[in-house]
Amino acid sequence: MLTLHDVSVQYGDREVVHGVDWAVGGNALVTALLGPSGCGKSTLLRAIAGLEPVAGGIVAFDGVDLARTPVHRRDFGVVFQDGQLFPGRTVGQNIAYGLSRRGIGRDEAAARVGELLDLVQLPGTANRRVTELSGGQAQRVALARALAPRPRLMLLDEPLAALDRRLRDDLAVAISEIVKTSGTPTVVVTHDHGEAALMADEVSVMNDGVIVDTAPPQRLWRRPADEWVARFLGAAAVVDGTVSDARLQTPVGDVALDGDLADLAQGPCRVTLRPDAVVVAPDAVSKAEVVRVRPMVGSWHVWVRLPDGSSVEAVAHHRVDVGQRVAMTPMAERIGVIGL
Ligand SMILES: Nc1ncnc2c1ncn2[C@@H]1O[C@H](COP(=O)(O)OP(=O)(O)OP(=O)(O)O)[C@@H](O)[C@H]1O
Repeated sequence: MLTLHDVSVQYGDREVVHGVDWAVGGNALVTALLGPSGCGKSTLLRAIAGLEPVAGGIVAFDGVDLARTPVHRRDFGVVFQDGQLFPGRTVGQNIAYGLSRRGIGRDEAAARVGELLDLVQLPGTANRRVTELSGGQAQRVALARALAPRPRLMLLDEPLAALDRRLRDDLAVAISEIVKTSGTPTVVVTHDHGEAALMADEVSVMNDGVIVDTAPPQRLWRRPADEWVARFLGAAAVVDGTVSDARLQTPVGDVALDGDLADLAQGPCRVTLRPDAVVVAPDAVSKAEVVRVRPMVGSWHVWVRLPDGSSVEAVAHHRVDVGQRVAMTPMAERIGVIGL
């Protein structure tokens, strides 16, 4: 297990990672490090890999401080955004690279290359030139190369960032399954919360050099630590609510408490609403009014002014117009709560 204690990283005089405490590889096999651009995710990952010196604190693996362990002795597999394959070598030579450096013989290396090409679903491609691969195939080969020496930890830095959207979702799931099949604890850095939810068993959210929340994806969305986390994860509105008698009362309606909200204590709280957590339909006697509409594919994204003057975003499954009165139905499983 990887543990960080009070880790800080500086560039010159500027500290960009501030005293991070973190544990990876305990309950979860795949952990996402999620945060906005520039918050320090890559810097922290590079410090874990040994590519960046720590200014303070301890990075340890299975209780052993890695301060004196150079990059190549850490036994960590690293994959970057653009894979960084060796262009003059074949797929097989790229994957075998770390094996010959560890003194593994030709036959054993060839067998391991074959195993890994099966794992990343590129069987029979060992003799292809890496320059002939698509972006998605190249990232699978980079993953295979990093996994080949059986690292004790995988560090993936935005491995999908250079790929187009549809390929990203497919490969996100594939990468997560590949590292799980290999049984290797993995940290994946991403700024995309959808990608984090697709890939990870546990998500740590980073903001401004600090880890501010850690939870399994479903719980993270439903019980964010604070309003910043909620908004970063897609909440369009954060409104006042009250828990009483196993129900949550909100300005957009009441819901029964279940799943990750089942253990909420009674009392006032803040309720986080993603646009898809509220569905609206025309209702002439309602006091909520549509103030803006944007068409989506098969639905409408709607901004609604509530009687108290505040506004929420919602989804309409049938066309509504600006000025129309609408009734709101909260989708219980998409609502989050801060506090309590
Ligand atoms: N080599 C460097 N020298 C000086 N400053 C750096 C260096 N690398 C990163 N920084 C700065 O450190 C901060 C954190 O950068 P980092 O790349 O770790 O963030 P990030 O969360 O991974 O963002 P992104 O997703 O955009 O890569 C940023 O302000 C960045 O400009």
